[in-house]
Amino acid sequence: MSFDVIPFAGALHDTASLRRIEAAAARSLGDSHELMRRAGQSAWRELLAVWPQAQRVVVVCGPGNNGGDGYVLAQHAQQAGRDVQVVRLPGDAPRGDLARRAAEAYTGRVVEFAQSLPACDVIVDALFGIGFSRAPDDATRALIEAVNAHPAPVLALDVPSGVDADRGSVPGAAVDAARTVEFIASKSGLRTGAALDHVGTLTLATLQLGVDVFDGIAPQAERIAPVDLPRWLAPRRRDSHKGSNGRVLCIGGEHGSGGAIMLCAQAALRSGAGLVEVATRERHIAPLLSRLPEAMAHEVGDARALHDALDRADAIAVGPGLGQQDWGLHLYERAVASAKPLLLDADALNLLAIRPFALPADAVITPHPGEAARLLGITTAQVQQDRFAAARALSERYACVVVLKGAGTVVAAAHETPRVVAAGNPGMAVGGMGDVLSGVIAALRAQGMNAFDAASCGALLHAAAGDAAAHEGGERGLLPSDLMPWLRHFANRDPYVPEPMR
Ligand SMILES: NC(=O)C1=CN([C@@H]2O[C@H](COP(=O)(O)OP(=O)(O)OC[C@H]3O[C@@H](n4cnc5c(N)ncnc54)[C@H](O)[C@@H]3O)[C@@H](O)[C@H]2O)[C@@H](O)CC1
Ligand SMILES: Nc1ncnc2c1ncn2[C@@H]1O[C@H](COP(=O)(O)OP(=O)(O)O)[C@@H](O)[C@H]1O
Ligand SMILES: [K+]
Repeated sequence: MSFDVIPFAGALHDTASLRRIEAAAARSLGDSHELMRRAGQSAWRELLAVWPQAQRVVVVCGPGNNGGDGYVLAQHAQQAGRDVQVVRLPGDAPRGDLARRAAEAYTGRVVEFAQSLPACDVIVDALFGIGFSRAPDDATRALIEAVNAHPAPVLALDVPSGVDADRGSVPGAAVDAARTVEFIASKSGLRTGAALDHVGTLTLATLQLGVDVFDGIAPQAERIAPVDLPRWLAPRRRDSHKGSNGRVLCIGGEHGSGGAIMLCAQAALRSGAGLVEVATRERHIAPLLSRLPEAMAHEVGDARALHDALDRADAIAVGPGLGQQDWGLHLYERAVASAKPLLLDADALNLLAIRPFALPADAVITPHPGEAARLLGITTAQVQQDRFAAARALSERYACVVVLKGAGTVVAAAHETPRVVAAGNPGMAVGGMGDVLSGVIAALRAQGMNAFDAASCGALLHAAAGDAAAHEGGERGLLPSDLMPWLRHFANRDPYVPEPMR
């Protein structure tokens, strides 16, 4: 690996910030072309390190500066004796001075795209970077589809073309990269949502810039990964007792959904809660206790028992399997009125959408994109078009901490830099997985973590456990119960495991 290509570190930026960083970098170097030269050279080094045998290289160049980086790379490949072809759309000759200069320095073949791409060993995607806007037209779409249909692996420069680097969405077609080498700084949109199916392995080329180019520019988001877990999960105090490790009350499990609240309770215990109580339907108590004798279960019809359980709780998780009938509504209202550290999920969120209640300021909500859409009165597709914006809007509308679930879970709260979880896998897309997350976050709240940290650490712990369980037996057929031993593992041990970089 070249010396200036380093694994990604936590700060994530949007394109507006990146433009400011680039301008500062160009000022400090005294020349914008030097940045492009470094970008193209770094990408070439990355290509050489990953595919040293590649002899035939096709570089797909767009009209902007991303294309300019491609021409610089093509020039390096040519100088290194590779068989290089630049492919571009008719009319996509470089438009700006920088890219034109790079294109003029490259003296190899340039061909116009017509239906298919030449045979090659690697394709370099230099069509669009952070300047991508609007859905690609038909000709551009055909080129992107030809790149994706080609058997050669793709190295994307800065951004896989067609991915919105701020929002993580793909408004039309986008390149499927095997690797993406980002320039200067990491982009928030490449860590969540649809982007995750296009970026491949991400690396960062810092272009040997000093940290001063970031002066006064705060990151838009923070990437958190399993290596960050020790930030929140210090070893327990030797003289701790079950009371000091927190008492969680899990509320839910309407007829037909008893498993949901059982998974929530089990996850809370496996994440270190000192005591876990469950308020549920009477008929679920015996099966729950036979599976989880450590829990204390209450029949909710007993008003005194519910009152006392609410009173004793250090944190409450309400919603898994709750239903939206009178039984669920009554429990939802009791939980919200308790003013205890609160986590709302599943049907509690559906009830919140139709019967908005002022939530305690430090409440956590854990919507999946469908629930987020109902809470915001928009479509699921609109949520997914900009997951950061949707999470922020929820945190503002409901004045609480938001965990927007799904690929690249986003955790947002007022006055906090949002966090995005770089772990988790599609094996987790199975019923009951969210119930486990509710138990994890409630357990961390009960152990004394503030709402934003409990939400972040909980989402990370859950995703890390999901990855470990998937690693063991594969993604398809993964069950929420499979996470339980791994929750315990990651809640305690040095969590570093080699992980794919995202
Ligand atoms: N500005 C700088 O100082 C540097 C920029 N660099 C590169 O430059 C890139 C940004 O360059 P630009 O701002 O020129 O933008 P891009 O090259 O990413 O794309 C902009 C060009 O693509 C066209 N375009 C955008 N969306 C389109 C669509 N959907 N269909 C058809 N055409 C579309 C625009 O009209 C414009 O001509 C970065 O991602 C990075 O790769 C690097 O060379 C490092 C230095
Ligand atoms: N493709 C994916 N990548 C990463 N995590 C995922 C993916 N799909 C689902 N998950 C995670 O699995 C959990 C699913 O929760 P949810 O949809 O509420 O399930 P349920 O309501 O059935 O319990 C969430 O934590 C979510 O982030
Ligand atoms: K690109």
